[in-house]
Amino acid sequence: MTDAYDPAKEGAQMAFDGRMSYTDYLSLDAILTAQHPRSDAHDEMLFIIQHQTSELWMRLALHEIGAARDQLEQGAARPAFKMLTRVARIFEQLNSAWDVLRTMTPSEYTTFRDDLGESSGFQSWQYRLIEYAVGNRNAALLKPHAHRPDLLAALEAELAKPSLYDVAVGQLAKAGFDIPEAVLQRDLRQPWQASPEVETAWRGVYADPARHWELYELAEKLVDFEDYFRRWRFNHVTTVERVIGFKRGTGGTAGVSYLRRMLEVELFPELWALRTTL
Ligand code: HEM
Ligand SMILES: N[C@@H](CC(=O)c1ccccc1NC=O)C(=O)O
Repeated sequence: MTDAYDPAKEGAQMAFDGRMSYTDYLSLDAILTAQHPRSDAHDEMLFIIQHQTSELWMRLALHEIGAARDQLEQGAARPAFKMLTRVARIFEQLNSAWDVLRTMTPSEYTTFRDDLGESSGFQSWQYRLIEYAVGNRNAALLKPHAHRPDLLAALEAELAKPSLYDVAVGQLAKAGFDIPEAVLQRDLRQPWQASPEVETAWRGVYADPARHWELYELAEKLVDFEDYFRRWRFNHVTTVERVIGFKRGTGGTAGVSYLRRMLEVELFPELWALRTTL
């Protein structure tokens, strides 16, 4: 019989008195003691961890989207592209995560749904920040955060900044495409209004990719991101229908029908529209 392998013999650190350990560096004491089920239902742990991990990935997505926007604004397109690729991969990860939640049946969810009270993903401020940061702006959706002035301030601050799409369209203008002042000086709190001139400009990019390679790549990064984001919305609404049918949501919306309306949102409408006319 061979002896059990001892990594200490290869120099693996085994004593952590006073030194930073894995648990310290990752603040695991905070993260792994933050699951507080309100019921005895077995599946509530799945529900909590599914949401907490989603929020962690959203935290990273916000970090990347914010940095990508800054880089793009400064003309550093390549670093921005790398970050946007990562954001799309994060959404791919979030899309796969639905497979875990889908193992929960309606019978299992009803054992603890009442314990959720009026809490709902509708109140996810990070989700709303992502929507606002990329360009889906609707100030009415600030309301569920009115009870948390700190979060409301973060969301208001985001609405005051140009969105990722505003910055992208700004790049079109910088490259010499004719973008109306009304678009460049728009009220940033308002939803984006599809503009024929912006569509014409993007069409110009797609008509001659070699000449406008960076803008062409930017456009495809944005479309790629929206593609994954749409899949997230679709996975969500399908999971919701599978688990609660057409019941009203705990957040007070009609539920599936509200989420279906959200499937119609287009983040970058001109980029989709040009495909028909190219
Ligand atoms: C069984 C699982 C789930 C059910 C039954 C469910 C149900 C719902 C419903 C009915 C809504 C509409 C708002 C309301 O009235 O409550 C909603 C919104 C939302 N949910 Fe979920 N959800 C589930 C899982 C998740 C997960 C895993 C996430 C990930 C964080 C999530 C994030 C959101 C977000 C961000 C919204 C707001 C969407 C928007 O305003 O466009 N949900 N959910
Ligand atoms: N809106 C859901 C509840 C819900 O899904 C939820 C509740 C608390 C924390 C996160 C949630 N997830 C997504 O909306 C429902 O109506 O059953």
